[in-house]
Amino acid sequence: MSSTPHTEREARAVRIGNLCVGTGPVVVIGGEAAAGPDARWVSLREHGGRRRAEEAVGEARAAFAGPLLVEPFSSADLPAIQAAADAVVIGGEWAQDLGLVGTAARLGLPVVVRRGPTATLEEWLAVGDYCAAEGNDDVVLCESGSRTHLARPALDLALMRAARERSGRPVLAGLAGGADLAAPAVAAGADGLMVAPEAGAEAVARAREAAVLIGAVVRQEVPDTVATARGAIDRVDAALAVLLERRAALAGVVQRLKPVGGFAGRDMERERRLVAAMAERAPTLGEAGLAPVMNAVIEAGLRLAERQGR
Ligand SMILES: C=C(O[C@@H]1C=C(C(=O)O)C=C[C@H]1O)C(=O)O
Repeated sequence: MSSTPHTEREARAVRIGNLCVGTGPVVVIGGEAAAGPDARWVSLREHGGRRRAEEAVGEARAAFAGPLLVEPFSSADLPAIQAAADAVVIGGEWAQDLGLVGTAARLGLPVVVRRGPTATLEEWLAVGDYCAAEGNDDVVLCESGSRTHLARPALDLALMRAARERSGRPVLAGLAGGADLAAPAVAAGADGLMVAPEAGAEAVARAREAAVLIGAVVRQEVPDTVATARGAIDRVDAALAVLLERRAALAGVVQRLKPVGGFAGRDMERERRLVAAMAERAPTLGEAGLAPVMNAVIEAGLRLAERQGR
């Protein structure tokens, strides 16, 4: 089965509980151990079928009120998932068995299709298309890495990006080894980060930081409510804060290196030129809009340098 090529860049959004995946901010999905994710996921494959699904899913449900995603160990787990979860996660191993995929797709829950470690783009997209053919188009694709010489599956960000382009479906990056690849994954267009279920709060926090900071730079959000617009502004401000702190440190370096530093060595021509260069990237604000902003930024840096120089 082949996937219909999509021409538009924007992925269709898929709702998982109250979470929107595909448009809006990059979502962070964490394991049971971690506080602070937008959604939690539980893999019953971890239990190897030794734990009753009702019990495991019920426990996860009781512990977390937000969106809950569950990966079954076998088809016997599907009724428990249908009863208490907000999405079903299909592991790469399942892709071999389209009967199981069909049963999962018919639960009426959104489906997260993980790529198996040797599956090609075509094979991976075909699983999503199979869900759609079963009447369930709420499909999210999760790149979970390829088998290589590395100890852990190696995340294939080119494949993840191609999957999003080709299918028009939202894509997640499965971060098996903590959050090291969170920032590159967001830069490559991930709509969400799925942190390994056993990873703790630190990995989730690092994934969140990448989602916020890199997302602010690379993601074009078109919010349509006050709350979502404020959320988008908060993410841009977070990125601005990181850059302002870095800029202040660099400006401080220049003050120490110049023959005359601080306010006494102020170079208005250099300031005009940097504002003009910035205006090329901020044409709507333009030089007139940027000049007072940059004046405040530069003066804050000079004050800081003088304070620290004392
Ligand atoms: C950093 C410098 O010193 C001052 C501060 C500037 C800034 O923060 O960008 C620019 C020009 C100077 O007024 C510099 O000379 O480059």
